[in-house]
Amino acid sequence: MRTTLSGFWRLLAMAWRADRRKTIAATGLMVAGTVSGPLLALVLGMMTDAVISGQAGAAVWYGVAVAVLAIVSLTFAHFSYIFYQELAELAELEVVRDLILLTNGSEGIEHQERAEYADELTVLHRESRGLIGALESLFGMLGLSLAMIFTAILLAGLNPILLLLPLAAVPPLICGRWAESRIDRAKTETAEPTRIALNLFRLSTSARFAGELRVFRLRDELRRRHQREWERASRGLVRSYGAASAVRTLGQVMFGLAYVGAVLLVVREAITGRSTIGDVVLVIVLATQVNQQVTVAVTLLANLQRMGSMLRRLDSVRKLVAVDHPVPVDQEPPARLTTGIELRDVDFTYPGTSEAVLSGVSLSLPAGASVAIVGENGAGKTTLVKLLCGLYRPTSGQILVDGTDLRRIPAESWRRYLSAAFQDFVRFELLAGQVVGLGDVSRMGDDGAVIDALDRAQGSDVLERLEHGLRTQLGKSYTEGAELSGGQWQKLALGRALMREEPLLLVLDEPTSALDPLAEDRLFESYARQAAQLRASTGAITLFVSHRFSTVRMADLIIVLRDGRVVEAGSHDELMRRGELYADLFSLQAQAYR
Ligand SMILES: Nc1ncnc2c1ncn2[C@@H]1O[C@H](COP(=O)(O)OP(=O)(O)OP(=O)(O)O)[C@@H](O)[C@H]1O
Repeated sequence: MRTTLSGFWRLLAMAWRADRRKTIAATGLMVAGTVSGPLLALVLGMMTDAVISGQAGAAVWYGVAVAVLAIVSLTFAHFSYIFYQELAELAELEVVRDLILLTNGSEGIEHQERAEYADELTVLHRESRGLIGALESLFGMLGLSLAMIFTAILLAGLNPILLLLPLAAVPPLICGRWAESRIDRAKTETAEPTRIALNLFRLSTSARFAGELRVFRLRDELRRRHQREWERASRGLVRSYGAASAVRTLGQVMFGLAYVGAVLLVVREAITGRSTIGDVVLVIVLATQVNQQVTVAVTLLANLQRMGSMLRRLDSVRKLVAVDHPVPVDQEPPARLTTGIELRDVDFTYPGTSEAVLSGVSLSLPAGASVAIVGENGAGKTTLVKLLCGLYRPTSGQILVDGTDLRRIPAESWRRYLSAAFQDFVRFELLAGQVVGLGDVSRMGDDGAVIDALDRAQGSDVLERLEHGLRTQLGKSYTEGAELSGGQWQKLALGRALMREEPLLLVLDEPTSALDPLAEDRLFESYARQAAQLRASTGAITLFVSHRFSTVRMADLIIVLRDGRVVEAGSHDELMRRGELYADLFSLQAQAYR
């Protein structure tokens, strides 16, 4: 009941926040529409008595009133729809906005690693589509409550025993609530197969994966897996729907028995002369309405309960996203780096896993240095980068920025001083200029800044091939959208990373994986120039992850990771002199190019 009540109030508050006037109008129309029902029964009874006693004039007026009330009862609820439909759109926007803010506005991205978070989001997204039904239930419930009170008064006036009739509504209500809880539980239990099935569907229908799927002839395999997951989800849901229907029917049968009893009672009173024929008509119509009211109330309450659960899920997502702060967050990043960034005995384990990905990492990244991280696949390079960007926090140990613990710097502030191009960069389907300009939203419309960043990323040639230059729409979602090659998308992503002119940390995680060797060569010359400029202006550190040793050798400091540990660190010459892992890997790659 608490969930339903809190859902009721929170929905009302949402509607009120969205538009007060429309909330009042929707409530007024709905109340008038529903209360006209029992009023109609009353007037119908009076009309019957007037007809029987031969009062023709009064009977006509009652007849007119019956007609008006019938119209009000049939139409006002529909007029109300016009208002709450718009309110529902606004309320859904609020929920989706909350979800986007919660997911992307959080400090780290740990929560996005958790299956329970993904499950909650799957259900939430699906349920938020039901807001229109929920608002209908909200206003319907307001009207229905008044109608029920009015009906109860009329019944009590006829015979107090008839007050038991609304009481007979209790079993269907309890059964309805139980049924809804059962369905809600099944939705949570089947969220994982539903999510997997949806992912498989996206995978099977996305143009991006079409080539690989055909080459490996995966259509049937994916279809089978999709079917298996879908059936797993459906089985759970169908079982719950079956149980829910059986219990709801039981509740309705109990009410049906009470209804028959009530009608028999008044008919007997009419036979003994204690009631009029009008009273019998009144009870028959009212009892039918009580039955309807109860059925509708069960559905409306179920909707409200479902929305209450949805809003509660939103709260639990909020809790999953919340990060506790073991130290006060009270420092701002320096405007320029003087000593640099230091990692002290950093360990890291991904949420939901038990094996440490980084262990005892201690490093000093001097201000102004260009730093390369190398290591085999899975050595922990990207993880280290993510820690430095504040996307995750070390499980233990510290990251110090000019001596200040990174945990004491608000994530938002730190990110203002970062720039990055990631291995799995995003292909934003926007205008080409915006795809680059997003790197510094405040200068997104500044064509000069965008062209300059792209130029420094050695990506000007991408623009030359686009029909409308910076104004070309990219992406297959648009009919006229231009599609780019992997390397061209990557050049735009690199341009985006270079939009910020004075970052303290510029991260390039395999920035050239999709580029041809010539483009890569030119790019690194350009980086060397920029790193020198940044060194002079902000003492910024340029950090790049690469598997190409011809590029790596240019760095001031090379860090070699193996199984999450730093095994070597130094300049190219130093590491070559040591003749250990770096020297071996370098020689191996150099031989391959000979
Ligand atoms: N989100 C994640 N959740 C759990 N484990 C992860 C996650 N991301 C990476 N890992 C694990 O952490 C280890 C290090 O991954 P990481 O991506 O840091 O390696 P890498 O050195 O960048 O590899 P590559 O050269 O292949 O890009 C891997 O064993 C990987 O399985």
